[in-house]
Amino acid sequence: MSERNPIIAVTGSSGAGTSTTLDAFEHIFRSLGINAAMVEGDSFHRFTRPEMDLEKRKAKAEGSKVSYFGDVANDFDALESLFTDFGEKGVGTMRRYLHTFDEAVPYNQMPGTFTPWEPLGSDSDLLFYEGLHGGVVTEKNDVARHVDLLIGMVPIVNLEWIQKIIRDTNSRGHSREAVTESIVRSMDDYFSFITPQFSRTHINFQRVPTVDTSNPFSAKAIPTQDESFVVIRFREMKNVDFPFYLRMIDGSFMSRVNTLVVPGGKMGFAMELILKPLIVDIMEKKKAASQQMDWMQTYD
Ligand SMILES: Nc1ncnc2c1ncn2[C@@H]1O[C@H](COP(=O)(O)OP(=O)(O)OP(=O)(O)O)[C@@H](O)[C@H]1O
Ligand SMILES: O=C(CO)[C@H](O)[C@H](O)COP(=O)(O)O
Repeated sequence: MSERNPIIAVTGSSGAGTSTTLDAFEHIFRSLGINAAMVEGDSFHRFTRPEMDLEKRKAKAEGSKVSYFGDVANDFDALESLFTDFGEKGVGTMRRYLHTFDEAVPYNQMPGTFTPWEPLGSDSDLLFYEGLHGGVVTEKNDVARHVDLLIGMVPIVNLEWIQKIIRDTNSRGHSREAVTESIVRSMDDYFSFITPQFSRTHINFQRVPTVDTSNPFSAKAIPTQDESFVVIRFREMKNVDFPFYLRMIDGSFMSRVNTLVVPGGKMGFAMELILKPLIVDIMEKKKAASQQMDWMQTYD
């Protein structure tokens, strides 16, 4: 954690909706005049798509499994170094993993490849990470400890799989069978690397559908926002103004002392209402820490 160079991370599984939440964050950053360095978690994959296909075949031949959720296919050292460097000096490098032709063509590259590493803008107010591993902790790495505000984006698992299957088949050119195989192959790493993060988050947003999702592998469409509720759970946070949220968000209710439930269509509004004051607070601490540093340099 660093008051001078704060890090906000939205963490969630593949298809959970972390990229979709960008809209809410971008809106908050714009309204507060914040210049955020945006980092995509998939850029910390170790392998291009053809390399990963090879790794999958190698693992299968050895009787093991490799998935995008684990430490074999992702460089947690590089991710932690980025968070350390940004926290200490406000610097770092980023790249992108290009999933689709639409993303790849402007770079004159193929889908499933990386753009070159490039420096983050030098005048970034904060680092914003969205991806698989913003709260990961392993024997070797502790990424979570660098994050000032850690948000979990966690649809219930059937919905998560529907979102992944529909998105990967419609936009990323994968077959339904390939996506199903990848969900099954990733299961061990899902338990080891993905779910433990949601006990480290400050707030989890869990979308729960109100339509039948009992066979996610045959679903034809993603349940809409209006066909869902969002369970918002606050962990070890003081001064959460639940009465204010209940007044402001039509149709919301409390299901536990630390848990607010809002209609799915209100998710963006709820995110903005809850997260904006937390981000304002982060920026105020940043300003105070920078002033203190300036003062110390002046009188040193
Ligand atoms: N609240 C929502 N309501 C309806 N659809 C949603 C919602 N959130 C996400 N989706 C849909 O689910 C799919 C997956 O979302 P998204 O691409 O944001 O996931 P992701 O977490 O970024 O996945 P990955 O890490 O694999 O890139 C997309 O098709 C998106 O439109
Ligand atoms: O979104 C993902 C993880 O967050 C994808 O599963 C991963 O990036 C690999 O993508 P692809 O199979 O399209 O090469």
